[in-house]
Amino acid sequence: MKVAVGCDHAGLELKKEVSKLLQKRGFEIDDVGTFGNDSVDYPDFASQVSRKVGSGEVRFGVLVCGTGLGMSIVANKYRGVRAAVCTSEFEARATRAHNDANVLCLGERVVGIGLGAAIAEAFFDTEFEGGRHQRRVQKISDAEDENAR
Ligand SMILES: O=C(CO)[C@H](O)[C@H](O)[C@H](O)COP(=O)(O)O
Repeated sequence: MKVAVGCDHAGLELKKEVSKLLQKRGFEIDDVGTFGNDSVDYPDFASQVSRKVGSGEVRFGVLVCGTGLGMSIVANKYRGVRAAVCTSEFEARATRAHNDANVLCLGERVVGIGLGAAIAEAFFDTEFEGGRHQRRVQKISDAEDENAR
């Protein structure tokens, strides 16, 4: 299964750590950058990852910046993307189980490397529960359709 990952300069180290753990879990990583410490603009990377998730080219995305917030704002503009900023393992499990989130947004300046990696493990350990949550996720898709009109 393929996962697209992206970051800005503030999320580089955590993106590398998450990429390593995802590779260990057998995921194929499609890294859209950034690859260095020069200051860059997070929307450029959030857009690339979100297009891949929205089109079905990859199953999941991971976006890392200083807070995860700017990345999530951009990602949620894309059809089919359900991006969630997580600062705890509980949130990561909940957003997979209940929201069927397909893009994990992390803030390296908020959670650091150790907790950030643990949050990613929790996200990728958790399956969508379906049931009543399926109806609610469908309503998210309906809202996208309504806004496209
Ligand atoms: O987009 C963000 C906020 O939602 C990220 O935290 C960025 O990484 C941050 O804004 C970058 O800030 P910098 O002062 O340019 O390093």
